Amino acid sequence: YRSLQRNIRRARESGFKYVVAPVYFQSMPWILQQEALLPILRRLPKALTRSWLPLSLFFRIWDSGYEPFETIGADTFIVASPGGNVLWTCEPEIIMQLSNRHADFTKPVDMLGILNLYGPTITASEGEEHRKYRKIASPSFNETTHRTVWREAIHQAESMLEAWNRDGGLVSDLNLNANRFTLHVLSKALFNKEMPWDTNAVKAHGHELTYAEAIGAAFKYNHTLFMTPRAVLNHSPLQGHKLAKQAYTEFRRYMEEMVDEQKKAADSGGGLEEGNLLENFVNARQRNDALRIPDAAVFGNLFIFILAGHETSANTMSFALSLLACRPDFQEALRADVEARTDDRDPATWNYPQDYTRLMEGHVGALMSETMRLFTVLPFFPTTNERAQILSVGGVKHVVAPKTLFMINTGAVHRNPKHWSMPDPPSSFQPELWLSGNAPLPGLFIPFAEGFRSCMGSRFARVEFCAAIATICKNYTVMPDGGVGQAALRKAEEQVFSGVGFELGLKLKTPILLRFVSRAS
Ligand code: HEM
Repeated sequence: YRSLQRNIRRARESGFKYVVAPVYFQSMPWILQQEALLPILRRLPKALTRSWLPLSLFFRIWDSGYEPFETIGADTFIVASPGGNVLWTCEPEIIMQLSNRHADFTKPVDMLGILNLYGPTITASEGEEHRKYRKIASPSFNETTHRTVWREAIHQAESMLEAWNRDGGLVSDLNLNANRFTLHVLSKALFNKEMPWDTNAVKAHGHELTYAEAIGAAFKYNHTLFMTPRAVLNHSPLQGHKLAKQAYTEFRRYMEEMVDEQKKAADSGGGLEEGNLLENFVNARQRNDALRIPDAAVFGNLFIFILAGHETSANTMSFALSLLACRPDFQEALRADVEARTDDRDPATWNYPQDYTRLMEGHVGALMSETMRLFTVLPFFPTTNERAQILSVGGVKHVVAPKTLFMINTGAVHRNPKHWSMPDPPSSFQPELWLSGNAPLPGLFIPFAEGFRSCMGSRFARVEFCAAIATICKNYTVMPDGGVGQAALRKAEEQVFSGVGFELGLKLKTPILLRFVSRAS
C-alpha cells in the first residue's frame, strides 16, 4: 500500500496524466497468470479495468493499438502500480528523447536478463559491456555481408518456390517455411553455413535433432526455457521440460560445433570468411585489448543474433505475403513494378546494391513499410532511468522519477489516427501510402527503433525481404486457398488481422492457407 501511495505521488508530480493499476506490468507472477485470469477480469465492469488492463497484458499490447491512449486522452501517460511506474508513450517528441539520450535512458537489463540463456548478450547488457559487443558485431554488417544476403535470399527463394511447386503450390504453414528461409539466409551470411533448401531433414552426426529443428524447438519452448531454472529443467520428469531441455542442449551443441570449426579454421590460418559474425565473436575471445570477451558471451551472442535476426524477418515476410494474397490489384502492380525496375531480367542476374535500391523505391519497399507499420514485430521497446530525468513535450518540462519503466508503444505509434489514416480493418492495409515518396517525420515510423539501441540488422532485413518478395512475385502469384472472389478475399484479410499473436515477436498465429501459382504454368 505504501509503495502504491509513493508511486502515485511520483506519477502526479511528473505532470503527465496517470492511471492506477493493481498490478505491475513486469511482475513475473502477473505475467505468468494473466492469461488464466483474463476471463474473470473481462467480466468485471469496464469502468474498473478500462484505464489500466489493456496496457498491463504483456502478450496483448499490440491488440489494443491506440485505444488505451484514446481512453486516457493523452499520447503519454503513466500507469502507477505497487510494483513500479510504467510510462507509456506513442508521442514522437518523447520517443526521440528516449531513443537519443542513451546515457539517461538505459535498457532494463534485469527485465531483459532472461534472454541470457546461453551467456551474456548484446540485448540484455548496458554501458561498456554493450558497447563492446556492438563493436565486435558491427563490422560484420558490411556491404559484403549484404551482398551475400541478397544472393542467398534469391537463391533460397527460388529453391523454396520449386519445392512448393512440386507439392502443388499449397503452403499450409507459411511461418515454418518463412522461418526456414530466414534461418538459411542468416546462417550463410553470418556464419558461412550453407543450408540448401532440402537439407533440413539431415541430422548432423551424433545429434538427435537437425540444426533447424533444434533452433525451432528452442524457440517453441522459449517460455519454458526462459522461466524454468536450469536445475529444475535438468531433473524434471515432465515431457514439456524434457523436450525443452533437449532443444536447449542440441542448439548449444550446434553452436559449439560452429565455434570449434571456426577456431580450427583460424588456427590453420584460414578463417571461414573475412569478418563474418561468427569469426568476429570467436576471435574476440583471444584479443589482447578491451574487446576481449569470455566464452559464455560468444554463445550468448550467437544465440541472440539468431533469435533477433531470423524470426523477426520471417514473421514480417509471412504477414507481407498474406496481405499481398488479399490484395490482387496491388500484387499485380508490384509485379509490373518489379519487371520495370529490373528490365524484366531473371532474378539470378539481379545485383546488389543497384537493383535493391531501385526495387525498394517502388512497390516492394512500400509493401515492407506498410507491413511493418501495421504488424510491427516488436510492439513495445523498454528503457529505464537510474536518476530522475526531464522529458519535454511542446516546451513543457516533466520530471520523471528514477526507476520508471519507459515503454515506447510501436503498435500505437503506427496506428495513431492523429498521424495515420486509419480505415477500419480489414481495409487498413494501405501500401499506396508509401508510394508518394514522403518519408514520415522522425519518431512516427520506428519498426527498427531509433538511436543508439536501434536494430543492428535493419539493412540486412530489408535486403533479405526485398530479394525474397521480388523473386516470389516475379514468377508466382499468391492467393488465399479460399479463392479470389471479393467475399473470400475479405474473409482472408479478416483472418490475417484477427490471427495475430505475440510470443518472442508479433506473428501470424494461425497463418492463412496460401496457394502459390507459377506464372509459367
Ligand atoms: C524485420 C526484421 C527485424 C525487425 C522488425 C527488427 C527490429 C528490432 C528492434 C525494434 C530492435 C530494438 C529493440 C529494443 O530496443 O528493445 C532491434 C534490435 C536488434 N536487432 Fe533487429 N529487427 C529485425 C531484424 C534483425 C536482423 C536480421 C538482425 C541481425 C541479423 C537483427 C539484430 C538485432 C540486434 C543485435 C539488436 C540489438 C541491438 C542493441 O541492443 O544494441 N535484427 N531489432
